[in-house]
Amino acid sequence: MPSLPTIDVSCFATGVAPSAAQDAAARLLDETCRETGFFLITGHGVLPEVKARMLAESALFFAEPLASKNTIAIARSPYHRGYVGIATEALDESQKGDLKETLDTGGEAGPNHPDVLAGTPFFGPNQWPSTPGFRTAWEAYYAQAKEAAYRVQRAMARALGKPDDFIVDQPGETMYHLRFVHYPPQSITPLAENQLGSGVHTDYGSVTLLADDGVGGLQVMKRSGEWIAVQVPPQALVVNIGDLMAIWTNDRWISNPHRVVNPAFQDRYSIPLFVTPPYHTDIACLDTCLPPGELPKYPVQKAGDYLNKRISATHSYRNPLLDGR
Ligand SMILES: O=C(O)CCC(=O)C(=O)O
Ligand SMILES: [Fe+2]
Repeated sequence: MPSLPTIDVSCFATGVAPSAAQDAAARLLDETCRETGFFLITGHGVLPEVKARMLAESALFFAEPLASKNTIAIARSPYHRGYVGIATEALDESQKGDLKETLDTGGEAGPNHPDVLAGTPFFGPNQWPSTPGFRTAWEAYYAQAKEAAYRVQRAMARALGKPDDFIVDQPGETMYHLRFVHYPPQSITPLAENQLGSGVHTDYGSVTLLADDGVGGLQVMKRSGEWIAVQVPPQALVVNIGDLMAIWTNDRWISNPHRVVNPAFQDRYSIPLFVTPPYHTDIACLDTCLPPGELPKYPVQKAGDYLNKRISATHSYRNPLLDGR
C-alpha cells in the first residue's frame, strides 16, 4: 500500500529567515498537490503532549451522556459551533448520516469583534464542554495548530509563486475551524448499508490539517483514482487541499475525495483544523496558475458564501431533507 509523502515545514516557522530548505519544501509540496493532494507534515510545531492532552480531553467529552452533550448542540449556535450527534451529518449527501459524532469549534470571537458587529456568518463564541480540562487543552492546541497552518500556508504561497504571506495575510480574518471527531467501533454501532464513518467527500476550504490517535481508517483517492489508506505516524499531521484551494489554483492542485471507515473494535478520535480564507475573499483563479492560453474554470465567489453553502447541504440541523433517510 503506497503511503503519503512527508514534508518538513519547520523551515516556514514564524520569524524564520528565507532559506534554500524552504524552496525545496515548496517544490515537494507543489509536486505532491498536483497528483496526490494529501501529505504528511513534520516540523509543524504541535508538541506531542499538547496533542495527547487534546485527544484525551476530546475522549472525555464524547464519553459524557448524550443529554449533556446536547446542552451544547450545534443547532443552538448561530455560528455553527457545538455538538453534532451521530448520523446527523452526511458528508456524502447521497448516503446515510455519518457514523460519527463531532464537536465543532473555531476562533473565539467576542461581541466587539468587527466580524461579529458586521454579522458575518460563522463569527461568534464557541459553546464549551463542561468537562473541566477541555478549554485549557483547547487553547494550547488551537494556538499550535494555527502556527502549523501558517507554516503550511507559507509553503503553499511559495509553491504558487506568491509572497510567503499571501495566503495568511488576505485582508480580513482567516477562518480556523477546529473540529473534534469520534468514530465509534463497528462492533458497538454496526454500519447500515453504504454507511461510513465519514462519507466520501472533499473538504470545503483552502487547507485542512488533521491530528489523529493512530488507529487508522482514513482513506484517500488520488488523481489517478487509486484509493490509499492513510496511517498517520505519531509525530505527523495529515494535510490536504480543500475545494477552495483547487478553485484558486484552477485545479493545478487536487482536492481529493476521501472517507473514513470506522474501526472494527476500537474507537477512533481525530482533530481536523479546517482553514478557509477570510469570509469576503473573492476566490478567483490566481494569475500564477493561469498559463497562456488557459481560461479560469470557475466563476469568482466569496470564500465564506461557498463554505456556508457546503455546510448547509450536509448538516441536518440546516437541511431537513437529510433527516429520516
Ligand atoms: O477523521 C478523519 O480522518 C477525516 C475527517 C474528515 O475528512 C473531515 O472531517 O472532513
Ligand atoms: Fe474531510
